[in-house]
Amino acid sequence: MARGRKGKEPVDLDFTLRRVFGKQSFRFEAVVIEYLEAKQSRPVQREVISATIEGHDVFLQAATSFGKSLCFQLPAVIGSGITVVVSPLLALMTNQIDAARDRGIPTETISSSTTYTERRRIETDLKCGHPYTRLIYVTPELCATQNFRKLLTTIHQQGQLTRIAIDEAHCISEWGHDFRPAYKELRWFKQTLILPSVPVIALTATATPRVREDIVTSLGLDPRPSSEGGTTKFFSTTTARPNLHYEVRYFSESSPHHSSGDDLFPNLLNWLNSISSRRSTRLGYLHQRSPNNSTSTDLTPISGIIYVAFRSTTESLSARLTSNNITASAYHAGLDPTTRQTVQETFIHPHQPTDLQTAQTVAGSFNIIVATTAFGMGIDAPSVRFVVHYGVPRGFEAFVQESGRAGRDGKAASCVVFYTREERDRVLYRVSLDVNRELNKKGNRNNQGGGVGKAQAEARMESLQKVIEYCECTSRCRHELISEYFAAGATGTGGLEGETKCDFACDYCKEGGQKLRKRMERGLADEEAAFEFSQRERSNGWEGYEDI
Ligand SMILES: Nc1ncnc2c1ncn2[C@@H]1O[C@H](COP(=O)(O)OP(=O)(O)OP(=O)(O)O)[C@@H](O)[C@H]1O
Repeated sequence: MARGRKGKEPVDLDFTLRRVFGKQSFRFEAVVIEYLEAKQSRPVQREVISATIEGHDVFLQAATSFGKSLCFQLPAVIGSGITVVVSPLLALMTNQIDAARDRGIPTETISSSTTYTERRRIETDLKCGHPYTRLIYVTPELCATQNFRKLLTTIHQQGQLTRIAIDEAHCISEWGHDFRPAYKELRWFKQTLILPSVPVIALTATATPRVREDIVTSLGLDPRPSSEGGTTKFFSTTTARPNLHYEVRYFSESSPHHSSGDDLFPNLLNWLNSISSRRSTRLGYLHQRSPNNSTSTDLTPISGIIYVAFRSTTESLSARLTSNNITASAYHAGLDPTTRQTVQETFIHPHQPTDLQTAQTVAGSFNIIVATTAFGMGIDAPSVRFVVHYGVPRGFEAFVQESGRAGRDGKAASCVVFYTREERDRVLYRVSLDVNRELNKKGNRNNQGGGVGKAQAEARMESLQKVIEYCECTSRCRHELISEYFAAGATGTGGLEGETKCDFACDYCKEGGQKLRKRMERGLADEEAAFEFSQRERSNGWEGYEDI
């Protein structure tokens, strides 16, 4: 039993978990390291929730789909008062708000699309002294406005501001330095909402040691571990997802032995067809064995996300898939909000055949979204069976976040990168353009102005280099490479550690290093051919990244 913030009342967390959230037990993490403390094995979700309810500042780093939202949503329904959730994207908020409301938790949001009347209604409730609202979702930009700060100060003075949750906290470091400076102002909470201090919980799946330090500093949290008298409770679990199968497929756009030339589409189509026929065979077998019985997932189309670099590619690739009888929709930030919402909804809740025979007729059918990086973070679609990066991801954190959309139901799912050295060179070029632009900004030249932009730009390039290393590595388990990235080089605020369990769940562990290396050598262009190809292509002009 956890004790409530003000006191004494023990709280039955299991009861609330079952009654409000319909879950049987808390997620157990076998290997947990609290910053700079001993390795332990324990139900980390419950511990985070207890620490939160007790009023500690908390930093939680846990794998994608671990169940981090529960760590502030469950405390929000226990006791009284308001939890402010700072979230980076409207799509992500909508998803969580719908889920919370479905569970009967009074949840609101104030955003650019909130009408004046609606906003008045919400604000009146928030500052009434005994608010009905338990969760309010907002962007960092709203938190930086005088009006909202004034509102929070009033709620705080009334003793009703229970905690602040910073979801996807890595965005503080990723975006706060350049195009979303409001992220850097979140320190206001710890500086201003004092006596008593309002507890903050920061949550992320993907933070390197540098990013962790950045988050802690930016939010004004105590960086010291509890063993040194620190007041922040740090929890980190392994970032590994054992049910995800990681694989890299190698192709060449310049070598003559590839009949498809620079068009990877036939390879993608072959790969999708092979998944589809495996599913059909399995459904046929199930139907033979027991005609009236099958699990619901067997009956749904195969859901997958294909990530591409450009908005135009989302349109062209989804059109090509559709013309090959594969259901696919494009998603990017340039679509109007209603279309984006419809595409997202249809993807998360696809049409589901009700019996096995109908399912067999659509057996192996697909429910695919072809998206830029605008789609993904926080999307909780349970049965995504694959995530394909159709081209080189532009950063390692993005790769892990995006791959993390797969297999959220805990069942096996594939995360595949379609990799060519020619595309590697294009991505390197685009990111270097961004980096140079950053370096040439006033204040960043000669490392003046603190050099924050410079450090960020360099971190972006390092992150891309890590993606390339990951893709071209034929001698290490891919789960291990991912875990290592987020654990590497632990510094001041501590590190992350976790045993990576890969049960043949990556191409290296499944095929063995020798076979994988041969496959890579057969597939990729050699460096010389790739270089010449890139030179030729570049002379025709390469485009930089457009907005996501
Ligand atoms: N104790 C639990 N038992 C069963 N399911 C759970 C439990 N906790 C959370 N879940 C479910 O796990 C899924 C993922 O949770 P959530 O969206 O909070 O993940 P997350 O850690 O925020 O992931 P990401 O960083 O990828 O957004 C949700 O469908 C949620 O309902």
